[in-house]
Amino acid sequence: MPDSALDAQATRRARVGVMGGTFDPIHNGHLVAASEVQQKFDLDEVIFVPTGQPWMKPKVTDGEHRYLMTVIATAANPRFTVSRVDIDRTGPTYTIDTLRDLRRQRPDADLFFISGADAIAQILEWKDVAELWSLAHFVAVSRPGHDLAISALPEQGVSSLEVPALAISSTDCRNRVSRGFPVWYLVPDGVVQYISKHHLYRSIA
Ligand SMILES: Nc1ncnc2c1ncn2[C@@H]1O[C@H](COP(=O)(O)OP(=O)(O)OP(=O)(O)O)[C@@H](O)[C@H]1O
Ligand SMILES: O=C(O)c1ccc[n+]([C@@H]2O[C@H](COP(=O)([O-])O)[C@@H](O)[C@H]2O)c1
Repeated sequence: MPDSALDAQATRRARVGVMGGTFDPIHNGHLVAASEVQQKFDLDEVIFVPTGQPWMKPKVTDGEHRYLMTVIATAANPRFTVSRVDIDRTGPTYTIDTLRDLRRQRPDADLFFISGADAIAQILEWKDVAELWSLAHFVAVSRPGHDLAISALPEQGVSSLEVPALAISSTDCRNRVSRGFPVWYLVPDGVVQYISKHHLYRSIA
């Protein structure tokens, strides 16, 4: 390799994706979205960050279960990792805190926060939204049933990306389990087995 190419490699800042979610449970829609953004934005790593207490969702499964399902689902991909920053912080989970914590841990990285069309539509209601744009670049991915509208958001701070359409939601997965329907191929195999082993979602609607 020529010296100039080696220099460029040495000075390139790490590019790190952040995929925040409740992951109750993690499903293949999350994984495909993260994989597409990783490839299109040339990310070195995508950190999955299960929420602690998501303030916009009334009742969620214990964080340790959601964390472990996320670890199982991402284990095979060498570029995917999982962070406990939100699970371990007390109080409601805000992305401003997630990004501040990750910035402290990765001061030399550029962060790309990955968000589905439904989540990005609500972003103006998020805590300290004005400061969010300075901590990460936001990537809004398409999601069946949701308009990917980013026109009201700062042009520099947000990109949009069409990803293969997977009409899967965690709500639908939970409902299927509670009614005795399979979730094979909607979630990774290990997550199907984890749900069964720990009797998750048996009685919730
Ligand atoms: N099928 C999908 N395609 C693209 N993005 C998705 C998909 N499902 C979820 N996302 C995005 O992944 C992130 C985390 O989603 P979350 O964990 O809330 O899953 P969910 O399926 O929306 O859950 P629930 O049905 O419980 O609301 C959000 O930004 C969401 O928009
Ligand atoms: O910061 C906020 O106020 C805020 C409000 C709602 C959602 N979020 C984040 O958006 C991501 C997706 O959230 P959810 O609830 O759709 O799983 C997750 O990382 C949340 O912490 C963040």
